[in-house]
Amino acid sequence: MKEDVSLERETFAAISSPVGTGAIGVVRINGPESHKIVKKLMSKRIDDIKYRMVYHVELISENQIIDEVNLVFYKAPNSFTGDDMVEIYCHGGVIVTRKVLDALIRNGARLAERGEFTRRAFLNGKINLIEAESIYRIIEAKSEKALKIAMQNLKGALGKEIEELREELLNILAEIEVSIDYPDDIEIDENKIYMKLEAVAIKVKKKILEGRKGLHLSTGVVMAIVGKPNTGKSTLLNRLLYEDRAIVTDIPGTTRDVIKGEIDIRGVHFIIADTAGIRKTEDPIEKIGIERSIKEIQKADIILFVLDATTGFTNEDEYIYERIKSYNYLPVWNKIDTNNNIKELEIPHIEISALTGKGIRELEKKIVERVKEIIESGETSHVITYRQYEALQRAYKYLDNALKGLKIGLEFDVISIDIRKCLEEFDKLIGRTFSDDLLNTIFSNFCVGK
Ligand SMILES: Nc1nc2c(c(=O)[nH]1)N(C=O)[C@@H](CNc1ccc(C(=O)N[C@@H](CCC(=O)O)C(=O)O)cc1)CN2
Ligand SMILES: Nc1nc2c(ncn2[C@@H]2O[C@H](COP(=O)(O)OP(=O)(O)OP(=O)(O)O)[C@@H](O)[C@H]2O)c(=O)[nH]1
Ligand SMILES: [K+]
Ligand SMILES: [Mg+2]
Repeated sequence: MKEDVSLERETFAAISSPVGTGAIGVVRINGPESHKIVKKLMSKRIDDIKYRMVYHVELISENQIIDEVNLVFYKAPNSFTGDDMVEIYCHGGVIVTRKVLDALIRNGARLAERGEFTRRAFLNGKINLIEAESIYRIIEAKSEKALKIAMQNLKGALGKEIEELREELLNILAEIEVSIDYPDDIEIDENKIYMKLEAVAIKVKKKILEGRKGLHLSTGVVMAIVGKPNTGKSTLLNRLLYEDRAIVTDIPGTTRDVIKGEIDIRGVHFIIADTAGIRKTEDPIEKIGIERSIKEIQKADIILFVLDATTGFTNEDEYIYERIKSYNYLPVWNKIDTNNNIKELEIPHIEISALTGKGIRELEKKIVERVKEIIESGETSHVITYRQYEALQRAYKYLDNALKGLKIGLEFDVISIDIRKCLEEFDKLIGRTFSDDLLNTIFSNFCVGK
């Protein structure tokens, strides 16, 4: 008998269909023992299994029929994961799928980790890291556009572009190194090197600029609701979400933490953050809340600057205005049902009553117009995760360093250090090099069974 230590088991299984009742459920088992385990449970004995063929059988465990199923055997390396694998299509439903999974576990499999099937596909070289991330984005896609970008990445769009840039850099590096190794024989044209390097830098910069848009499309547009206490920010959040999400009271300083909600407005997906009213305060909790509000301002793609028509534009508003005016903000005068103490700012404002709903449709229209300027301008990027975005930013920083170094006449061996660092970022981006930590972070977002 093999010892029953789950962690040592290489073969893992999971329910791959959503939890809940459904017409058909999918249970997958992956690894060296997967075929043996499933064969043990099959009502028919089939000696020479044909791979990727559908078998219709009953699964039997401890003399009990678990379910009537279809199943498919995959032989390594010809499977999604690249390992031996079996897919079982059983009846949908919480109990049936769990019983099938139970039978697999009792016969030698262990439970899969989150994203472990996709992780195996990556480790077996079936897909690169960008493709793995795109699978997650495909499942999570909240709009047709987001789906389209993720799908292009699954087909290798960003990965190919990065591979090309990598080749260009390797060529430049090779030229430089020959001149370092044979300084007397090789005459190097510094100008030419500069131009080639600059061409790569320009392409990376372009990817970064387009990348923000890709992120908007795939994760949503971040909108922060900001203002002094009691202007009606939380009332507005609840109104925009059609939901009683945040606590509303007439006490200034009610909202302490950032409260988030997601909703589609006219086809654009928004992540809306209601924040603590900003003012000078001695209350330590409120202080932390206000620090968080200021962080949200920096992260936001658009800021709703909520002003109170009953108080007019006060010193407290001026204080906030100074902090947000360099960002993409929209002045929103609230409480116009009671008063009309309104001041014009540099940017046209909008007038609403979060309480009665007056002006909300116009506000939504304005918000979407404003963000469409961002998300519909220029090319669509293939950057779909912050990890990718940040790797590109670091890569650019090294290229920029190298270019600056060339300009001031630094030695080539110094320049080549930056170029190598940039190459490392490219390698990490596509997963040519990776750490367990990185894989854990990426795949922990996945669901079990993916
Ligand atoms: N039933 C089922 N449907 C699914 C998946 C799956 O794993 N199982 N997928 C999971 O994400 C997606 C499709 N992706 C897949 C990717 C590769 C292979 C596969 O078997 N690849 C083999 C054979 C390739 C071929 O002959 O074309 C291979 O790469 O060797 C299957 C599905 C969506 N639909
Ligand atoms: N008349 C009127 N009252 C409003 C309107 N919007 C909000 N209020 C009232 O203003 C008070 C404060 O509303 P909140 O939504 O809690 O304001 P807030 O900006 O989130 O406040 P803090 O979280 O404390 O900063 C509550 O009594 C609301 O009912 C409005 O459009 N008209
Ligand atoms: K309040
Ligand atoms: Mg509030």
